[in-house]
Amino acid sequence: MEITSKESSWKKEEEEEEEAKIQIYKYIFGFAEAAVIKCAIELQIADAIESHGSPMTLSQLSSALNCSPSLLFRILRFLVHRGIFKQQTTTESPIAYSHTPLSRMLTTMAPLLLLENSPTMVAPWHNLSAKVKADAAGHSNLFEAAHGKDIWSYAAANPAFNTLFNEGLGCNARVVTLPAILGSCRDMFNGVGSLVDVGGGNGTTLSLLVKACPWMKGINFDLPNVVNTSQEYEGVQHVGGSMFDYVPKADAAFFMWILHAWDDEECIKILKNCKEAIPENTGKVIIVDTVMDEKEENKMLLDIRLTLDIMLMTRFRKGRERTGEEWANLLKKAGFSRCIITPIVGVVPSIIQAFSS
Ligand SMILES: C[S@@+](CC[C@H](N)C(=O)[O-])C[C@H]1O[C@@H](n2cnc3c(N)ncnc32)[C@H](O)[C@@H]1O
Ligand SMILES: COc1ccc(-c2cc(=O)c3c(O)c(O)c(O)cc3o2)cc1
Repeated sequence: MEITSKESSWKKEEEEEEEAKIQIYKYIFGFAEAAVIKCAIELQIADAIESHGSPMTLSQLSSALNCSPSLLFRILRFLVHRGIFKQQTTTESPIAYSHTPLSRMLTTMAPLLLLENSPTMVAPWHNLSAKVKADAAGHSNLFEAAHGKDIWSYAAANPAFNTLFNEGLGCNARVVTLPAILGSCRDMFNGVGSLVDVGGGNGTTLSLLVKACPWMKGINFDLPNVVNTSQEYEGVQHVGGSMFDYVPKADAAFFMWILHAWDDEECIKILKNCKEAIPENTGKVIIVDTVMDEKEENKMLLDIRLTLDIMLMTRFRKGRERTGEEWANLLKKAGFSRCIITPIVGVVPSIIQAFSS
């Protein structure tokens, strides 16, 4: 029997509807994946396998972690299905659990995962629609609506959150962003005798930069509550203050994950302070941030950039991810005469260098 093109398109629609009846549950239970991963971090499953040094049976794991074998089995079954741990057969047991590259990341990236999945950070996500509606009348701040203060004042008033935040961002810098920057763009630090990291958090980034580029002295500039609780690093001087008031003087200024949290007017104020801090002819500004490009071929990277853009909506009044053209316009308005945008292969941010001459 001949199938007409109309019949085949109905068949396709039917198949898509059947598929949608399954797919919808991915969204209904979307929170579950992060919750089970958080549970694995809190139980320290990955650390136990790491210190054991070889695959572990369920009974070894449940005694090491002091938890229920039957419940742990169900948690591990879920995580093995998602490819986070591996299940294999050993001479000792038909089932033993071992690491995958992702389960190793559970240990190194635990601080950021615990930060982003903390009740404090999750609460504003539940009010996104209110933000989208309210924005017609003016920019609301969902974090402030949930907690009574903007995120920086909240961190200043809550030392435990301040530590969680700075350790979360610090591990992201150490594990993912800094190795990528140093791997592909280390040359941009040649000839830079001093670098001010504006909004540098607890100084993790600068400590790694000055170690990799020992000719450079680092000034880690952040809010007083952040630098006052940060550890000391050789070659790094902590300075407390606000980038809206001034930026400490240096040969070059570095901004990582800062400007996307602010609107153009606020960025221009910060960048003008920065221009005053660096030498007129030789100074440069290095920005590590997202450049939004919907034509990005790596679907996972595009997915993270789009998610960060929504994250900014939940946390800041007018933060947003900018396209290359928007970055170039912003820098021009702030008085910079040229900029170079360099994508870094395989990671979320790009490097944007701005020059006055
Ligand atoms: C998203 S974190 C980025 C931290 C770091 N650059 C990194 O990438 O790991 C933003 C930082 O900006 C800092 N910050 C916020 N307002 C500031 C201000 N007015 N002056 C200086 N730093 C500020 C925060 O304390 C926080 O450490
Ligand atoms: C995959 O690479 C990345 C993951 C997360 C981030 C990131 C950027 C931020 O600016 C940011 C932030 O401002 C924030 O308040 C937060 O809690 C997390 C955060 O993560 C960048 C790249």
